[in-house]
Amino acid sequence: MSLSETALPFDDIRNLVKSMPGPDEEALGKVKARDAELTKPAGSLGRLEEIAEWLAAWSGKAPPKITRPLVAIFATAHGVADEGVSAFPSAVNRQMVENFAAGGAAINQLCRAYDIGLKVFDLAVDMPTPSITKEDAMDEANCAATMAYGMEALAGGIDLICLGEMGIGNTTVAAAVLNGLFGGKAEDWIGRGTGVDDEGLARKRAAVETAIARLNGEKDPLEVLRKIGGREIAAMAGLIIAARLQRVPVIVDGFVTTAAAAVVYAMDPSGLDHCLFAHVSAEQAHARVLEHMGKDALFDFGMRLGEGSGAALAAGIAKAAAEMHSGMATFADAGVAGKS
Ligand SMILES: Cc1cc2ncn([C@H]3O[C@H](COP(=O)(O)O)[C@@H](O)[C@H]3O)c2cc1C
Ligand SMILES: O=C(O)c1cccnc1
Repeated sequence: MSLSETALPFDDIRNLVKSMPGPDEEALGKVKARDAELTKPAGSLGRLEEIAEWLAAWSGKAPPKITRPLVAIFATAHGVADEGVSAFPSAVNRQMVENFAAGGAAINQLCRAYDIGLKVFDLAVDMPTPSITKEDAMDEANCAATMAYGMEALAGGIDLICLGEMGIGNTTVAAAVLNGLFGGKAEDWIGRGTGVDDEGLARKRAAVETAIARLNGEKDPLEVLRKIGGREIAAMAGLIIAARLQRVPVIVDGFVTTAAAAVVYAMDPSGLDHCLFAHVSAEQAHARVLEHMGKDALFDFGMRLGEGSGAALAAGIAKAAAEMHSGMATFADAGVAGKS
């Protein structure tokens, strides 16, 4: 059977989005109640306490527990990369997949530092999608099949999923998707990516403008995704939806992964409530899209790598939040005097 024969049509994906559950109020209530008893002044662990609550609300587990965290990297290739929009050639995609396998990439070290699993999903990394300036990146069957493939990253009892990607040219594709979803001008959404010069930036602007013209006013988020998106963005959007349905909290990385999240947001603005935004990428439009969606990232380290690097750091913080909440003694247990 070919991928397209097994694919969900877009209507099935729309129905999945409509069936996404809300927070587990009971687990959330339990964490709030226990937090109030822990040996610390109320609120003194700030955002760490919010993360413990978020984990409980979206995993249904109180106390929250993270035993199988995973960074999923979706690797693919983009036709538009041949139009001078990246500082690097598409050959890097395959080479980086090999580097991930050999343990030599930045993400390997971060995953090791925090004891997080790493899996790389090869989305036809040697077969670029057509350039979004000329043709639709995917047909509906292919786009839906790729979204379904992204859902596979949860297999095997994963209980925290971090989004990562590898695809030379994908800051241009992400900019096009965001421009298609949220409007504005191409220059609002482009940035220097891997480090293009001013001419490269001008080519990115032109590519996004051409892609948007080709889109011809189409506003449906899944149509925007398939026409001017890419496979890694589709797979991550599918994964975000599946994680909500399977009660697995999601950590979004930087600019490119946020473009995938934005597709889900455009379908349902509450559809990202189970997602934590790790960091503000140095890619200039990232702050804009976070603000547009009302999301407050955990930190700003001036990072602009992708491949799940910021998400892995945030997963380390999430693990710490879970340990803090579940391991701390209560005032009663420890015989510590409460607030007088
Ligand atoms: C060696 C290397 C490792 C990377 N890891 C992530 N990216 C990041 O850079 C690419 C996007 O930037 P642009 O749109 O400018 O091509 C993506 O592959 C992204 O994951 C990398 C890029 C390079 C060169
Ligand atoms: O923030 C990102 O996701 C990013 C930035 C630059 C290059 N690749 C990815």
